[in-house]
Amino acid sequence: MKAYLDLLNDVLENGVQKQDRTGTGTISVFGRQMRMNLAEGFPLLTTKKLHIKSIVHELLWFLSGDTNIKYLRDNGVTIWDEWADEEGNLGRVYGAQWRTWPGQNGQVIDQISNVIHQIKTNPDSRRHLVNAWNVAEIDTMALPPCHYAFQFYVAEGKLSCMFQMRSVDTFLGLPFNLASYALLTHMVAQQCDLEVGDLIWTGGDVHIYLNHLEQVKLQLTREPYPLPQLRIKRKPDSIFDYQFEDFEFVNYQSHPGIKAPIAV
Ligand SMILES: Nc1nc(=O)c2c([nH]1)NC[C@@H]1CN(c3ccc(C(=O)N[C@@H](CCC(=O)O)C(=O)O)cc3)CN21
Ligand SMILES: O=c1ccn([C@H]2C[C@H](O)[C@@H](COP(=O)(O)O)O2)c(=O)[nH]1
Repeated sequence: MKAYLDLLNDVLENGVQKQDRTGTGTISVFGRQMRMNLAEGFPLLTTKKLHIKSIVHELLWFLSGDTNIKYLRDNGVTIWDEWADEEGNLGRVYGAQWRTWPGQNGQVIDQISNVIHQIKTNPDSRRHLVNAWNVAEIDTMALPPCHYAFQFYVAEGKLSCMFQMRSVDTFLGLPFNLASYALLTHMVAQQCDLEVGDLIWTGGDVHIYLNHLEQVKLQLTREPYPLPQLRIKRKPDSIFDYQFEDFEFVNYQSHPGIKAPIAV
């Protein structure tokens, strides 16, 4: 995860002060990319302890198409609480766009099933895309998608994934997002009988909130540990049949967690 620590340094060095929607204030750079080889280890941050449970349950929740936080709450995950209404609803956020994008004449498009079918039947396609930026539905969402699109690529029996973020909370959000897309890539690769290739992240407004600066500096004093490995204990029948218990993160050794306030 040297790339992530380099990115933190980049924002510290080159970031300009910028006000933001939440009123917190940030330092920010525009347009960055990172690349990691998933075969070399699972990109779970080691310079602070990450709450793996939140990451895994959030991804399973996206894949199920759910947009109510009840499932997360029932599993002890609170990361979406601040954005939900009294009934726990977030509007037509990620899960809804991934699984039930509204098409023509009442048609409903399941982008996840489609992309897996395409990877299996036409791996060389350059159209393995899933998009969450549904312009017509942005106003219904508690928060417009931050990771708004991802693309798969198959070559030499390996599956790579590139995901796009328009806005990046580099200290709190990004470590979750990297682990989440790495996990998704492993799952899709398993379903399609492929090995894992690269994970590529692209960021637009890449920022550090002003109330995360001390935490970032503390983190940069720490020496990373070797990356853990992901073990998936069985091959479920489909991408929608994975359970929390199917995943084991082997040898995750990390420095202690670092608390930071989330900008709402
Ligand atoms: N400002 C902001 N940053 C984000 O990263 C973010 C949002 N808003 N809104 C929507 C989701 C929610 N996400 C979140 C929300 C909270 C944490 C957080 O508090 N993380 C802590 C505790 C982890 C836990 O309880 O599982 C951490 O130390 O990582 C992380 C990502 C990612 N997204
Ligand atoms: O998965 C996520 C979701 C959200 N974020 C961050 C990026 C920004 O700091 C906020 C969203 O605020 P906007 O004003 O809508 O840009 O949440 C993230 O990093 N990862």
